[in-house]
Amino acid sequence: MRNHEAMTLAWPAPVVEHPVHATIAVPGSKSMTNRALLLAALAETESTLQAPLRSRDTLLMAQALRSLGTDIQDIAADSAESVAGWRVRPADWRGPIDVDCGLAGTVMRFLPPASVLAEGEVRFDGDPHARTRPMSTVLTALRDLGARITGDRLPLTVFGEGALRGGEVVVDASASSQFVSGLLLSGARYAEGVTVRHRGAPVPSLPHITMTVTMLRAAGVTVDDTEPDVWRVLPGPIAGTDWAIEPDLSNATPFLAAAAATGGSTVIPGWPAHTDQAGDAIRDILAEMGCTVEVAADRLTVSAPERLTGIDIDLHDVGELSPTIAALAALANGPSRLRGIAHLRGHETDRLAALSTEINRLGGAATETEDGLLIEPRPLHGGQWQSYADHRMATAGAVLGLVVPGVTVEDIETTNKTIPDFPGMWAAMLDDEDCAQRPRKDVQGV
Ligand SMILES: O=C(O)C1=C[C@@H](OP(=O)(O)O)[C@@H](O)[C@H](O)C1
Ligand SMILES: C=C(OP(=O)(O)O)C(=O)O
Repeated sequence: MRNHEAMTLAWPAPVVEHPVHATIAVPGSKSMTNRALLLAALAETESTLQAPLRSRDTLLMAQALRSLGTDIQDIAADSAESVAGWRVRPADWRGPIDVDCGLAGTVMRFLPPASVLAEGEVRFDGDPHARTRPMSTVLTALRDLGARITGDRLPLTVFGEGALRGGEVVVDASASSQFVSGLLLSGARYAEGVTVRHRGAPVPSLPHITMTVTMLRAAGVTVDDTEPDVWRVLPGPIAGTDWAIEPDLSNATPFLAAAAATGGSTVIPGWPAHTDQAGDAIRDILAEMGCTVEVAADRLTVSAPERLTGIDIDLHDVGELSPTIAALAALANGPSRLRGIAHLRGHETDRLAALSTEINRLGGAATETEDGLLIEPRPLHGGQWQSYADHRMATAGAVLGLVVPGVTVEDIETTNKTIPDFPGMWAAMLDDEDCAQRPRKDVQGV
């Protein structure tokens, strides 16, 4: 009981009196790590992952693959040049096993299409909210491709037969790009490969499908994505690959927002020159909000403007950035409109409801629209920011808490979904000796 109480105590968000000036190394990309783990497990030969993310979502993926039979070992960093990571040796998969998906979309949408290749039952379940996240698109598609599955959401069971016919399938992936990515990642191992045709409102988060295609090609798989909304994966072997995992650019955004909100500057080392990560879009978004954004020699530097400007933006492709942008919008000097993100209602929580409720709890003026949020700046006050078990809600609360005294963030530990030690990183950011001692300009809107 005492442990539980300690775990759920609200975190007093640190307030700063001076601008944040810090250099932050962010851990590996969740999206790349979970794709690399799965492709490594489905490959013909051994793979390695350099600098993978080790957080709840990726440890759940690794645990599920190990339970199926995959051998995943730690590689220690043995010199200044060698980076710690994982060595993955593929093996035939056997059930029955139970897979805990936690609240990870990449586990619950990527593993059922792979587990049809196991011999035996693979039972999936997850956190209470995971049971409400949309799943039926990918499950119906798998049934159309020859799989036997019970359930339309978690909990569900895949009755693996060691192989799948595959072929062509029509899906409505307007609720999540992960339905498409999940089918493509395993498709090369189906007898006929897979062709996924999307019919419906536009697919969100397209950069994530591009990442899937890029990584499949890097593993020697032939993918045809020349026709819009159609992806064809030819059957064939997946090659063992040495994956270098990039820093998670979406997880860099709260640290960049810390600079933007306090009149400071943040440097992120290791910003890739070319990437499929959706988080790369933060450069243009912060520039549009008035920040100065520079990339030089793989270091991204974001410096704050005198006042942040509001923004009117379609985030359909990069929805996972919305909580960070909404937090900054609440501090800007004019109204903001975030559009194209109705699908956020199926994320870790209904993010449109959660963001509007929590911004308004602090005295803000956020309104939910059919496909996004309207945010008018208002002077904010302290209060308890609820996280809804959503890592990005928690980090958005931390951003606001930097400049709004008296904000506590409920369940800060939920950030562990994709960042191993967010409170520690946040404290280190504020202790960074680059932090100037001059008083912070008042950057709060209005
Ligand atoms: O494939 C992936 O790694 C992801 C795809 C996106 O999901 P949606 O398409 O459901 O938005 C993104 O929001 C999520 O954080 C990660
Ligand atoms: C939507 C997200 O996660 P998931 O991979 O669980 O869908 C996210 O990280 O913003």
